[in-house]
Amino acid sequence: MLNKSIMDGDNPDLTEERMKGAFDTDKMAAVIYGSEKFAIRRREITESISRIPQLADSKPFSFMTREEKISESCRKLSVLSEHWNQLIDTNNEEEALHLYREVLGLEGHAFSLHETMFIPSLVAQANDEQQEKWLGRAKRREIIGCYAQTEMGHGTNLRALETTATYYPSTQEFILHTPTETALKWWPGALGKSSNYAVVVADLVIRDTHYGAHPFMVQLRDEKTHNPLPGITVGDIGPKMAFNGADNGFLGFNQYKLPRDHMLMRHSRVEENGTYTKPPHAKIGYSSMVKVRSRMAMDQGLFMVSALVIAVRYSAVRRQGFLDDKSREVKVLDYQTQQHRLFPSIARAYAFIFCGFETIQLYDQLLIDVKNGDTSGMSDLHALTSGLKSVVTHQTGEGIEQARMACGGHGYSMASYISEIYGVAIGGCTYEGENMVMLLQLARYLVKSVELVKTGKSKELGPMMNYLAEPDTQIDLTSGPEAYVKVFQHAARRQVWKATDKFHQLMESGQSRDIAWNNSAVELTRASRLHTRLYIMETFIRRVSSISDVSIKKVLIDLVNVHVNYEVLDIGTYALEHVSSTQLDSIRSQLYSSLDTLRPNAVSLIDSFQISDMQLRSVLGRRDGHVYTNLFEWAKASPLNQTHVLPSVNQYLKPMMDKAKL
Ligand SMILES: CC/C=C\C/C=C\C/C=C\C/C=C\C/C=C\C/C=C/C(=O)SCCNC(=O)CCNC(=O)[C@H](O)C(C)(C)COP(=O)(O)OP(=O)(O)OC[C@H]1O[C@@H](n2cnc3c(N)ncnc32)[C@H](O)[C@@H]1OP(=O)(O)O
Ligand SMILES: Cc1cc2nc3c(=O)[nH]c(=O)nc-3n(C[C@H](O)[C@H](O)[C@H](O)COP(=O)(O)OP(=O)(O)OC[C@H]3O[C@@H](n4cnc5c(N)ncnc54)[C@H](O)[C@@H]3O)c2cc1C
Repeated sequence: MLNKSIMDGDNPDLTEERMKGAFDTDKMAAVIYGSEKFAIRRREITESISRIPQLADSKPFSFMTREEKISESCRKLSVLSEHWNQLIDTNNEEEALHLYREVLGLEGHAFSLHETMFIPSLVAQANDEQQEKWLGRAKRREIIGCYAQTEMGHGTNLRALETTATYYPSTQEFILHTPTETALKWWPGALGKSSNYAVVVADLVIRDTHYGAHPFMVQLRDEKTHNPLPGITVGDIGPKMAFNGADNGFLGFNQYKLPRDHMLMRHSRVEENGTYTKPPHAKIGYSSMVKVRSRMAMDQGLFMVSALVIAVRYSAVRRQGFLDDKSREVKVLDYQTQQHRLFPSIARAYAFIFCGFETIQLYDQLLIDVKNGDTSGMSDLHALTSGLKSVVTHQTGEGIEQARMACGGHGYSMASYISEIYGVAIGGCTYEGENMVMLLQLARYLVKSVELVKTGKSKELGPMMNYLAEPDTQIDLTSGPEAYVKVFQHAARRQVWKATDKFHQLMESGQSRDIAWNNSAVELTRASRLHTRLYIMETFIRRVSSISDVSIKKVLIDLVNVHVNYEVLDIGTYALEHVSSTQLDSIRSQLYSSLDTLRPNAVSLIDSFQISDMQLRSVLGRRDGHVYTNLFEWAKASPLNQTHVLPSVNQYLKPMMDKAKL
């Protein structure tokens, strides 16, 4: 069987799609998840979870209040704690994240930040002694931690953080203090009610000198009672657009004493007498953010996939209107508009995940290099992940919203669950650095690169930057995907140079550096986007070229064709400098024919992600495809339907109608 999702009793329309798939979905899963070994482990973990009934949702998640969601995820975490070692290799981060996604979904939970930022901060920022003291405890989940950096008044501009950590040599203690309301930590996930420890980022002050943001390990709550410790004000910031299973929190310090060895001292140090040793790279303390940004292409790709699994499966069973055959309505997936709405996003999701694997590996390598004293790769990875997180989160938001609309009215119902996926994913445009701000970080690197070329130092260009020094050449669009890469290179190069020239000219006209930068900022962010989209395209093509299995490679080449045609058309206004409008028309025709080619494999392409019904939490997108029966059952379970007459009817509507009758 090529598509491993085929099951007796499934909706025949979906079974028909699965039979049409021209490749083995297990083999595709191995490509998506980086290795056959991990793809198998994912399935084994999912299977083991399904054998533990206490890990199932106790009722549909969409009908739960926020308090119920938080309580439900804590209940499941306590069940999980009995099974960790038998379910996963606890040292394997990807296995742990898969387990969390399966059991707890995406709405957040008490450990949301523990695995993703708290432990990584200890790994990257704590010295060996400190790791000895805390890392084991954190990994065994004896303590729950979060990452408390953002303040009510400042998130982006870390140099303006107001929370102070003042060192006193006489007591060998830091005093943590929140001097104003705006200095309250605000937003950290799992801070409000769950965590009893936090990595707190505060401005280090020694003898009136401010050394800027540094990380500190801080106990927030009593380990026995879980009550906040004296000097600590902590709580939940209230409901959010989504991600409401998480208790994002606030935190204030009132002259809170912290022993000297609680500053994380792998890279910078404060000696007993107050002597400060600066880190080998000024931004080394920002590593936890780079870590998460390096994961975001993968995680956002998976958010988009979840929405696409729902929309593509639904589109294969939803019949509406007629094409040639007037005896039976067609599957809406057969409409070109539906394919145009969904297939480019499938291509992007694959591309994001392939990029994600690269950046996760780059971060792991950087961690090793930095431990060995080599910080030279930090700027490159910071620039790459800044651009990537911005483009990927934005396009994921677009893709999920298109998936919702592709499901018509039912997409708007919580039964589809797409609005929740959207709400969680779109948070990524803001967290880990607001997108515009991060595009501007990449732009700094791009401008510097152009300056290297201009001053004859092209040899010093970082990875991925050589194209900035190359001359424009004639493009032969019939020469395959590489020709589209050339179009992107031309467009990105032109925009990067144009934005840099504007910036330079404004400075030459007398504007200060900061004002000139601000007056070039829109052009600079455009340059960053084009550069990043070029990287995504190149990575996608490179990954697909490396595949040896013929049937897998064939369908992924079809997907690459959808991608390159769609992307070039999407940047049409930039591409027009290098591609004629006649050529754009021909790219359009190729896009339509590539959508048609991909059509038979659409369901298998999204089934290959092997996202379980439990994780998907969508009534509309379930693997069995029995959409209408499932939808009706779900609606009947609504709390509003547990009684025929609501108390509010007896209390308000009925007396009102009775009165009107008099
Ligand atoms: C998490 C997902 C993983 C798996 C989970 C699975 C499912 C997911 C389900 C749900 C998600 C669950 C949980 C996660 C949810 C949310 C977590 C969110 C956490 C947070 O948001 S933490 C807070 C994040 N905050 C930020 O990102 C703040 C952004 N601001 C900054 O980073 C800095 O202030 C900024 C903008 C970089 C500026 O810094 P600064 O003012 O100090 O520098 P300059 O601009 O002057 O630049 C100077 C120089 O330094 C270079 N540089 C800056 N940063 C770095 C760096 N990190 N590395 C290397 N170099 C850096 C910069 O380029 C300049 O260089 P130049 O002078 O140009 O050479
Ligand atoms: C779901 C979620 C989870 C989060 N989790 C955590 C967490 O666990 N820990 C934590 O510490 N924080 C967390 N945060 C906070 C998050 O990191 C910040 O909100 C984020 O970094 C953006 O900062 P800000 O809110 O200060 O936005 P602002 O910087 O105030 O952004 C407002 C606007 O100003 C613009 N702007 C700001 N500066 C510039 C500039 N220099 N140039 C041009 N435009 C600019 C932005 O582009 C944006 O349009 C979380 C946030 C969310 C939404």
